[in-house]
Amino acid sequence: MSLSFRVWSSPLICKATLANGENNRTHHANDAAFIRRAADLAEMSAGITSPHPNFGCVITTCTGKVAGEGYLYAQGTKPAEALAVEAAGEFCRGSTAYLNMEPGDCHGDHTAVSALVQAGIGRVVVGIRHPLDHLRGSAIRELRSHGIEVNVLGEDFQSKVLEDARKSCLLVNAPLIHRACSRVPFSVLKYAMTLDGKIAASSGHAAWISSKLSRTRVFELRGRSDAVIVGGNTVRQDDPRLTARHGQGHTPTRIVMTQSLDLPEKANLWDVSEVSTIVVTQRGARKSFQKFLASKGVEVVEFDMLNPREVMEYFHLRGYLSILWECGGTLAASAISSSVIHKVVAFVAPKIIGGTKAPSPVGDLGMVEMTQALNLIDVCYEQVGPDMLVSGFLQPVPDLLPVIPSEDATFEIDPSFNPFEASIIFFYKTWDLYGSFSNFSPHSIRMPYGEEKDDYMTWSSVEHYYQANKFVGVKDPMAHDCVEKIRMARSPEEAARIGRSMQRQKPELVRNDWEDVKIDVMYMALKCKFSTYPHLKSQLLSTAGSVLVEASPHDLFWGGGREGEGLNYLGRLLMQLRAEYLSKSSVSAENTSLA
Ligand SMILES: NC(=O)C1=CN([C@@H]2O[C@H](COP(=O)(O)OP(=O)(O)OC[C@H]3O[C@@H](n4cnc5c(N)ncnc54)[C@H](OP(=O)(O)O)[C@@H]3O)[C@@H](O)[C@H]2O)C=CC1
Ligand SMILES: Nc1c(N[C@@H]2O[C@H](COP(=O)(O)O)[C@@H](O)[C@H]2O)[nH]c(=O)[nH]c1=O
Repeated sequence: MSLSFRVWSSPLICKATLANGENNRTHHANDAAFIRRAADLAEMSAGITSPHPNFGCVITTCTGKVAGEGYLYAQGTKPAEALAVEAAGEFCRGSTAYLNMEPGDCHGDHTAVSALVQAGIGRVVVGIRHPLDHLRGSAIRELRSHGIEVNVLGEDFQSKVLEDARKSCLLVNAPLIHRACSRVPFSVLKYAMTLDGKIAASSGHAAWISSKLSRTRVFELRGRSDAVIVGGNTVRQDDPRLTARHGQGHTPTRIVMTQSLDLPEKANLWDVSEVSTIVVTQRGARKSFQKFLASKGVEVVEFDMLNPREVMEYFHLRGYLSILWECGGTLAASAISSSVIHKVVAFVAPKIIGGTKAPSPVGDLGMVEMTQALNLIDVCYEQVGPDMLVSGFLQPVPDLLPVIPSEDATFEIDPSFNPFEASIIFFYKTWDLYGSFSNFSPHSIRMPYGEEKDDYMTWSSVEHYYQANKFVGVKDPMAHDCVEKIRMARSPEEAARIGRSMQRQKPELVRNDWEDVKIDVMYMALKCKFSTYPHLKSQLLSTAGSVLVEASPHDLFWGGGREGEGLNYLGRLLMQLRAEYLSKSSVSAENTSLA
């Protein structure tokens, strides 16, 4: 068997090559500009739409003039697409609609797609596909089924200007994208500090560092968050209200994180007449105070391990998409160390307060050299009244493009699915849900020893067989010993250790053709394993339609790597095997029905 895989380089595939490069550039620049406009429109209702995503739509005529625009105001109101169609009226026919994101068509509601179809739109350009697996691709398929040309940025063509436009679409729905890709809500750490880096005076007094204009911006930030969180000490020092007092939009839930529960009986946060407060604390802390809070209508949630990650995973499960951290430096440091903070928003006021004991925005992170400092990405600077607003990301917004494997390569392996619409199943450790796909799973196989086709032997795992094959057929007694040692290894880990270290220490013992045959060796072993164990074969078949990725952060050949930079050959071989099983079962079904 020979498998030829195209080495993956970039998921972006240029299909739309216009004859004239200049035309191409203008075309892309227009698409990028209108997609950005759609993203700006979507942004207008940020916070109000939640938990619905933010949608914007721009309709342009064939001469490139804007004929109509719209954005989704709030969950349950008219979709952006329908509003833009209404505004564009008769100009819709044959025109182009720009959407920052593929519509979700929640619970069978096809209003957005129907509006575009019925209006006679000729082309739709989509910034990003819907981030949620079960919705991704369905609106695009539906539009195409009505003969509408649909282009998705980054899939059909590529350029820097389009990439930037796509990024603006990722940013506008960052909380939803995080929800789709991680187990914690999108978190923003916000603080106001003096020019000498203090968030309060040595006394703890902090009202106010930033200007009124800046604080109004904070109300907006709160208005687009599902919750605002502070630590116990901020409650004791500031007695905050944490409401969005700009008169419109929604007010986030207030969360207090306290280990001691040593909090005052009188506090603004215990007034839940306008908005609720949740106190998260260590299990068993001050039971009498818990009762007192409950009598005020404040919810108390106890944690066995009170730390930012556990708390964020809990709120993720409760459906919170975005959290604004307005705590002091102690809790901020703990949250950053737990990698739950994605973005930082800092208001820097042109004031100096001094004081060696005055608190700073981030407490101890355990770093000792400047080279360890966390560098923000996509940094923005804006003057707000007298203050400077600096913001940037500690972690990038996850990208939705499937990076493993590329569209071409996936299609070669299994033509039955579109990688842009498929979900990804990760496997790695044997105890994972799909851990039996790992080479290390404890499933022995009977395979020949080298070239001797009738010399079948039992190998304790695929890994044993694979590692031993590095040295098979080499005319050196040491190579033979090596094969035996690996075959007798007590665990797949041990087999891998022996195989890898011998390969490093004695490269002369490795067969000359190893790089050429290693994929075939692995494939034969996998085929044997999945044919031997029917329940494994059923599990493999149950993943039809999904991309399989070995989530090894270290092995960039067999695994997918930490950031999807790996070639994922193990995942590819499993998909290849799955496709073979699937095509065999459809042929036999056909034969049965003919018989
Ligand atoms: N300028 C600005 O933007 C802001 C200024 N401030 C100022 O900062 C000062 C307070 O700073 P700071 O003491 O750092 O306040 P924090 O808001 O960081 O509160 C710290 C408290 O958080 C609680 N906590 C619960 N779990 C954890 C955890 N895993 N790690 C760390 N803390 C945890 C503890 O409460 P407990 O002790 O109850 O167990 C801890 O004492 C005040 O003077 C306030 O005015 C505060 C916020 C913003
Ligand atoms: N001092 C300070 C901030 N402090 C933050 O605001 C909280 C008070 O919110 P509220 O009670 O709703 O007005 C306070 O507890 C702390 O989290 N914020 C700022 O934008 N600028 C400032 O100068």
